Amino acid sequence: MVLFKNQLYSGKVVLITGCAWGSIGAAVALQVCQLGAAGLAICGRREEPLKDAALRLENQSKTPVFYQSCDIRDPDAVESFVAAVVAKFGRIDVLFNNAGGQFPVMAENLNSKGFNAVIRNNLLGTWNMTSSVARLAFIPQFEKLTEAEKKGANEDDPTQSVPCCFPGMVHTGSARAGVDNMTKTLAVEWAKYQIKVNAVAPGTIVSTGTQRYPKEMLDKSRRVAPLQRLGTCEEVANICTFLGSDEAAGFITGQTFYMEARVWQETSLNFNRPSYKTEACVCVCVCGLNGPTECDRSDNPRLFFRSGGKQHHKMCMPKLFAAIFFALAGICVAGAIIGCVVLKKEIDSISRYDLNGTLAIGDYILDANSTTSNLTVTLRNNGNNNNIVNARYDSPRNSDLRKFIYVDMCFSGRVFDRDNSSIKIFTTVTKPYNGTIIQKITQQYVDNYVVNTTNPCVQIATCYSATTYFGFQESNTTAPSSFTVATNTTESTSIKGNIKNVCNVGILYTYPGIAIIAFACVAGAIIFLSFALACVLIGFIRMVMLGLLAVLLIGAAIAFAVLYHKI
Ligand SMILES: CCCCC/C=C/C(=O)SCCNC(=O)CCNC(=O)[C@H](O)C(C)(C)COP(=O)(O)OP(=O)(O)OC[C@H]1O[C@@H](n2cnc3c(N)ncnc32)[C@H](O)[C@@H]1OP(=O)(O)O
Ligand SMILES: NC(=O)C1=CN([C@@H]2O[C@H](COP(=O)(O)OP(=O)(O)OC[C@H]3O[C@@H](n4cnc5c(N)ncnc54)[C@H](OP(=O)(O)O)[C@@H]3O)[C@@H](O)[C@H]2O)C=CC1
Repeated sequence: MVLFKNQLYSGKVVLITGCAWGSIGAAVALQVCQLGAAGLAICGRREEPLKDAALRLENQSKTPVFYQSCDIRDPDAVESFVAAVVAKFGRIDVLFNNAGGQFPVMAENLNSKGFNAVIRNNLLGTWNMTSSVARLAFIPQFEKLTEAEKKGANEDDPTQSVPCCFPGMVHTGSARAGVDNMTKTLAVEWAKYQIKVNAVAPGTIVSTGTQRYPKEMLDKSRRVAPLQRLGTCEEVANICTFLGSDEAAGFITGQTFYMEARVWQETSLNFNRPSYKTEACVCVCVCGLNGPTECDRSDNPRLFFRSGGKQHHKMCMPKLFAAIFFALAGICVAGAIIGCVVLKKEIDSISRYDLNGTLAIGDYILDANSTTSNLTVTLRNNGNNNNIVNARYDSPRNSDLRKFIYVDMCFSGRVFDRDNSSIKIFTTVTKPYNGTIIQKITQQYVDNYVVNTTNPCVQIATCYSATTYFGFQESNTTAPSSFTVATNTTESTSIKGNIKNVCNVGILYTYPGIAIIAFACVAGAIIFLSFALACVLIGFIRMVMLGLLAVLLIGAAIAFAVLYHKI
């Protein structure tokens, strides 16, 4: 649709702030470029969207586009951007202060930093750009005009109120009221330089900006709009293009054009919806991790809507973390329950299997009357009146025992002097099977144990113990058999059965892996639950600080204890 005269912007250099594709700024840019602008300069905080917009604009028009990343809140950045534009195109004819934005927030939830941020963006940013462009381009260009070309100045100084309000966004309402007044004031002050200053106050416009607002807000905006619809970027661009043109709007200055006669009976924010804050939490925290810039790029309007503020983080991080900690605690509780159930099942099955349901500290594991165990003892004289004991124990029980029992298996040997019928030599030989799963134990040996007696009898016993080894129980050991060993020959004998219980069962930690996991889960549940409660009660940062303090104190206590112990 041709709305404006061809080449309306011919020869004009136009500067538009905020120009990501899909924004109002980009719509204005496209119009002025297609209307023959001699040059276009655009800026924004992020370079990528600018580059994209510049490419598209150059593809759709013949206007050269200059872009530079520049935050309008930073006066130095603005100054250097404007200087760069003047250096590039030699002049600036039209400035569209389009960059801006805010975040929806109820006044009572808005702190002064947030207010300030939006005022800086919309009011101060607008002033920074306006002032720089006026000083570096408009006024010097005016000064170069001939006297005939210069026309008189208007010294009037009208003060006006702002006829509209902005419920739910008091910061931006105030800023834009400031812009409104800035518009009028500068229109008057700078008329002497032939600078015309006008403002456009759009209603709710479908743009990249409002895409990030919650749908409910936009729906409400649509409902309260007299025309029952949202505006388009092109509609805003139309009035901007009109106002920016000397030819079309040469006699208009100091005006703010309201593009929607909104009546604020119902607002786009719902004042009775406290869940607003709660909803914010999940999203903001996600955004907060990547920072506002990431959120700007997000396709998720909610994500962006909630993005950007550290205040948000303060408000929401504890809740998010509390939720995470509660979830972790829940997982731990589930783990602990499963671990305990498995553990109990295993213990029960061991008890039943091995000890007819009774298993306690002090019980013995081996059957006293086993007739199937094989104990083979070989005594061999080494020719020096010393006997060498070789013993081998094969127990079918070994393979029967449940694999989750960690045991140390040991052999014990003691040698009696038969002549004296008293213990001449007493010794215990152990070959612990440390940490090995008993299922794999099928044999144990005592090899080449030198017995220093000429007429020995041998008592060999096996024992199992749980990981906690409670020692050899002499009193329960009965010599299964005794041998007389000829001094010069090698004898061997085999004893079946009659192996007495020789070893206490310690605390039978069956399946220690499960036990450890169950224990860790219980501990985790307690810790995470405490974290979650701490988050809710004292906030995340304070909780982390308290945690660090606790770690420091515990570390100091341990260090002190270690030092004290050493001294
Ligand atoms: C249907 C509704 C009709 C809507 C009509 C209007 C539509 C539009 O205007 S569309 C344009 C939309 N585009 C934007 O809004 C632009 C994007 N916004 C921003 O870039 C930022 O929000 C900002 C520039 C306005 C502020 O950013 P910045 O100065 O970087 O702010 P900080 O992150 O440093 O925060 C400073 C301070 O501000 C408070 N705050 C910031 N964001 C939020 C938030 N999302 N919620 C609550 N409070 C926020 C906060 O107090 C921050 O201080 P700290 O607490 O220390 O962080
Ligand atoms: N859409 C609507 O319904 C309405 C919009 N408006 C105003 O109209 C203008 C354009 O709106 P719209 O196109 O929807 O918004 P968008 O958010 O889509 O675009 C805003 C543009 O401004 C840039 N910008 C924002 N802050 C700064 C800054 N501090 N310095 C430099 N550039 C900045 C952004 O780029 P970057 O993020 O890369 O900096 C972006 O390109 C805004 O000022 C908006 O507040 C007013 C009323 C209604």
